[in-house]
Amino acid sequence: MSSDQPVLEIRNLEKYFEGNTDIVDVLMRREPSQIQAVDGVSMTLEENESVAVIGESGCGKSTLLRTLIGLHDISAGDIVYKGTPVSEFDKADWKEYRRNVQVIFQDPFNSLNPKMTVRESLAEPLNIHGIGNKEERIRNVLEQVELQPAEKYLDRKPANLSGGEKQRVSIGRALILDPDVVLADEPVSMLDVSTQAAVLTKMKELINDFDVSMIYISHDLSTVSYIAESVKVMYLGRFVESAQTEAILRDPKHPYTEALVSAIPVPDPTYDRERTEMSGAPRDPIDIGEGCRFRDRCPEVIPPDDIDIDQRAYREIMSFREFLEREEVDLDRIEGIVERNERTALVDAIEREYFSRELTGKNESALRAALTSLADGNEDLAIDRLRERFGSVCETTPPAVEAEPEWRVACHHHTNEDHHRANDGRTVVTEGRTDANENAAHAEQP
Ligand SMILES: Nc1ncnc2c1ncn2[C@@H]1O[C@H](COP(=O)(O)OP(=O)(O)OP(=O)(O)O)[C@@H](O)[C@H]1O
Repeated sequence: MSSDQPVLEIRNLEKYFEGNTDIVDVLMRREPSQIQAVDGVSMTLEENESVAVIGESGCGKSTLLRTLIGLHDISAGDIVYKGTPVSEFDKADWKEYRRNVQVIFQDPFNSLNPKMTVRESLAEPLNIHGIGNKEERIRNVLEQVELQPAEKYLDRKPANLSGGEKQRVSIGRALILDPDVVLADEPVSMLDVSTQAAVLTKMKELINDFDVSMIYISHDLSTVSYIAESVKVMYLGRFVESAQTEAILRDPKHPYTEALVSAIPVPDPTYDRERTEMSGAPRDPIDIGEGCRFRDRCPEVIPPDDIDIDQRAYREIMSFREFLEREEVDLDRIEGIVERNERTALVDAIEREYFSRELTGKNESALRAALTSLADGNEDLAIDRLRERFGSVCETTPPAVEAEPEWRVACHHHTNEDHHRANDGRTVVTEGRTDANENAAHAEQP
């Protein structure tokens, strides 16, 4: 391996699962839906670098990790270890890779075999890889994870260790083979808060001492400053922002990152921080289509330039159109509750059912025209009418967050300039289409 080569490179990685197929799908010969768990993720991990991947439950973090260690087949893209793509690995390469890429799992209560003593747990990876000098290595690693004196712990089983001690044994187990890379999957989320900081600080110290690179996976942005120099924020299978840790915590750019940062508890109860609210929960990563993944929860979704509309009202319209596109508007039920059997009453009922914000002028008449088409049974025309007036640039694919270590934001709010200065003078790179109107026009194309 040449010294300028990253230890690990993830290139446009995709991991899709096949969704459930029901009998109707089979009869209609519909293709099974695809769960886009990881959808075009790229990053590089340099020697001795620590990168955090942060996101809510379901964003694809564990799938990314499981794909990295070969537990899932790759759907597309590749993982390159010290210059060799894993797609070209033979059996011996996999064994070598598994020795050098170690995982620390979330749950120290389950990741250690309850029947094995600490000595046996630490000896197991050495046995698998035929490495000698076991007792000395085991004692050294116990000292390094601060389980001292070693005699006190060597013959204990997990039941006789605290949560923090168990996780220290798991960390020791990962490090005892002198790996190049450690993948840490929520390593402290099951420990009590008082133990978390100590374990993370120790982990950081160890990865420096052992010259290890690390991908630290967590839902908790508040823990990353202990451990990672840079952060990638993941949402529905994609990275949406990527930057240095202290920069992203101080001045997040993507509305999703802003919401995560504003949710970090502040120790001072008198400090009233402005909160960025996200609505709802992430959707399932199925048939997501083009466009920003966060658009249905984003508090800053971008309306066309020429319309004046309240943000919440605008989002209701976007969501309604997406319901229509996914055939999730139950018109039969609404027809059932309409008292008078006439079109205007049905349009009123749909509006009452799906819209809480009042519209005025052309916005109101465009919505009513679309709902009238829907009441007439012409769903496609309703969708077209909504799209024509209310189509958003956020429905086109935002710029990709790529592998390079600069500050990158996948958001159309950051596409107006190719490069601009962050508050601290760093360069923020926001590549992609640069003209919001051009994007809006593009959004309206069939
Ligand atoms: N084996 C599988 N088969 C089908 N779908 C899956 C499978 N594994 C994960 N998924 C789906 O892929 C998406 C990403 O899941 P994943 O577990 O990777 O997210 P996560 O961010 O790690 O969440 P958590 O922190 O809750 O584990 C989810 O929608 C999940 O339901």
